[in-house]
Amino acid sequence: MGETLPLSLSHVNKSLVLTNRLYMLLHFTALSFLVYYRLCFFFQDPQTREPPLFPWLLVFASEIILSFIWILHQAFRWHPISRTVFPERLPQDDNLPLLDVFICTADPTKEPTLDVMNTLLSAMALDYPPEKLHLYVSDDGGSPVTLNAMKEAWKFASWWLPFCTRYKIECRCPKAYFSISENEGGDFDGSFEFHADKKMIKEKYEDFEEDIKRVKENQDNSGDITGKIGQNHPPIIEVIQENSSCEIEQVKLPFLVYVSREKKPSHPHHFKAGALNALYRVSAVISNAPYILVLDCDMFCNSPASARQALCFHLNPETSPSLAFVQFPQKYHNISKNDIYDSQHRSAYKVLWQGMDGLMGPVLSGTGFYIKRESLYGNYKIKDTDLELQQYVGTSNEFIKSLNQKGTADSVTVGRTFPEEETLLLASCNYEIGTKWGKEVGFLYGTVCEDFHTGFILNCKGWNSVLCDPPQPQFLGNSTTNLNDLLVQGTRWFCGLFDIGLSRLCPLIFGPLRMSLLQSLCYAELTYFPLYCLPLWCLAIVPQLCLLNGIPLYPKVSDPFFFIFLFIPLSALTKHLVEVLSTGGTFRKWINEQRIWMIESITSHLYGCLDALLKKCGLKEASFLPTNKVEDEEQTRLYQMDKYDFRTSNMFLVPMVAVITINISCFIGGIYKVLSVGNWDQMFIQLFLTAYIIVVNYPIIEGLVIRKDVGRIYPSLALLLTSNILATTITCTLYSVLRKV
Ligand SMILES: O=c1ccn([C@@H]2O[C@H](COP(=O)(O)OP(=O)(O)O[C@H]3O[C@H](CO)[C@@H](O)[C@H](O)[C@H]3O)[C@@H](O)[C@H]2O)c(=O)[nH]1
Ligand SMILES: [Mn+2]
Repeated sequence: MGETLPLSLSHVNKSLVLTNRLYMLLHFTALSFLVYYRLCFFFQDPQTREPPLFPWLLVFASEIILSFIWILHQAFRWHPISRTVFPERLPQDDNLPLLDVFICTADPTKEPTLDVMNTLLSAMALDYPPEKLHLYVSDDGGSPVTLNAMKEAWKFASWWLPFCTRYKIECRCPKAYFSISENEGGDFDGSFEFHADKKMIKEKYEDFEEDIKRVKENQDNSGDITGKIGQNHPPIIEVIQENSSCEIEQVKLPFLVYVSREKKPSHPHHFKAGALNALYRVSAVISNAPYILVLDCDMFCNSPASARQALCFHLNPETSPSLAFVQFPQKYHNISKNDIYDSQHRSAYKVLWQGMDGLMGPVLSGTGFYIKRESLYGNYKIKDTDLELQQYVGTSNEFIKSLNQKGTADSVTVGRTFPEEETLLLASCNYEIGTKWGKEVGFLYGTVCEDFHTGFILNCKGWNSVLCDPPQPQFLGNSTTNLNDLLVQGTRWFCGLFDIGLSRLCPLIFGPLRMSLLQSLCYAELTYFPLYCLPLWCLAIVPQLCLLNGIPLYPKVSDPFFFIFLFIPLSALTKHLVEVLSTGGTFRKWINEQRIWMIESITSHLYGCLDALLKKCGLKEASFLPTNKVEDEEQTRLYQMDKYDFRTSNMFLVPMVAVITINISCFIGGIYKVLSVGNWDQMFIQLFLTAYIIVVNYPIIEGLVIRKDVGRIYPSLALLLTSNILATTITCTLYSVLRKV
């Protein structure tokens, strides 16, 4: 009977859909009035109309860009859905497909080896038949530390995995398990045996920690060369099969492979996409599982259930044929209550992806997704000749064979005869030359947002995706919780996204011909999001300088259009507030999101756009600096206390300080001017806007003049001088232009 019941269901929240659409209608009407009001200006007599043309054009252009992004954004709100899965209705274990797991790591100094191993162990302990599970670790750092640590992890796994299954442990990442409260024993809490076993396993884990430290020290003593060889070494592939199970009988462990693809300084390695493609090929000749789970090394499995949950979609005959991947939202274990940096990317994972799920499915988000191997084959056709195929996917006959051999348990090299030669070929630099890897096959190259790019093209080819967001977070990551990492990461993402927006793949042109219009609008919103830098820079300077100058840019309080200019920001802010509160946020979280949006727009959005433009002109090469995952106690303490850690480069601080200085000076000067002229009703909106920016960004002022701790904005001469020069230059240039034009 179970077979006739569906494996998954989707639900539409009708009241949410209704309120969203009502809001769209009202807000859109108000925007139309705004445009009408601004346009009327051009039909007035140039001699008598009051504000000069230039500042009027600037704010109008900003409003147009904001409205454009707002319109794109509404696609996410059109038809949000949620889903439920019923893993208990899946076929028996014997009939489950093979599953491969890919874990990427790149730099043993920035990505602590112990944490990478924890990710690995949590994935080895997935609730899935171990003989059907194959794990591949890609080490872009080419570090013996990672390889040796994996051998230690393998030994520890032979203790950890049986412990987890025997006591039905929920959290199978040992580090997280041993750091949570003592009483996690579920049904076995009162059992003496459980506590004795737990104590024993804890000791084993501590030994394991020590072993990893030792591995690292040995490497350091032998003269650390990882930094140098990381970018120049032959392919290294090793199957981890330590024979330690003599202590415990009959422990079935999943198959574990270490892969460090070949690196040559002269050869582009395409960052994470390149690493994933190497794993994709190597795994094809070993296990060739039809489904692949991809994990970043900073995101562990918080529950063993995700594999079966994902299969509820992949094995559902209704959704399966066109389903490319099941994406789990990125969630993080290190988020504070008010989350001052919006490190959890709340909007994306709690609102936007649900919205896309009701269309064609969420964006591929880099980690925590189960992808169908076949969806990455590109346009390969069974009837293609071998020669055609070689030009397409490269010369490996084994790989070509794998294309037609959908991995089944039998097709796996049961005796584990490991095709070493072939895998080394597949992980070599030259393998991809002259083929379609990264262009049509596998994860796509060309941007540092390989995830977004690959997911977008999959959607364009007619593949769907789904979002699986069960109440219990299935994956927990480590998010950036300091300003520097956030802005550096943001610059990378916004460069990658805007880069796609500028390319021939522009979702507004390339999308609608190949997928639904609404889905294209969602992708377009994400690629053009960095454009916020233009209106935000403009609205943080022009109305303020006009205030100082006595130039009104908005309707008087007594003008009926005043209501429109009041309604638009209020409606947008209220909608944002409601979304924050309904997704578990606080009022302070809402203000924090407003602030971080402003800070990012002034800095990382701008730099991201500039990087993308420079890349377009061939003046700059893309780079993917992995984020720092080493925990810094001081930094974590500041974040938990809701205090910004302003220890970042002047490149980010200067614009922030300059803009806030301009706002404060204009506010003081503006008040003085308004009091002397008495035109407060004409200047009300400008005064209000300036005050709003100052109030929301008070933490910057606090960091500059009040705070004395390490995280304050250190008032170095260079910072003060540069930000003052910047503020003065902007003021003087605009001040003279504003009056004249
Ligand atoms: O040359 C590289 C660079 C990075 N990585 C790995 O890629 C992953 C993501 O890197 P991370 O430094 O954690 O970047 P984030 O900004 O946190 O990553 C987000 O953004 C990336 C795209 O910019 C996506 O690939 C990620 O999945 C997504 O979590 C990590 O496991 C790295 O080890 C490589 O394997 N090779
Ligand atoms: Mn990361």
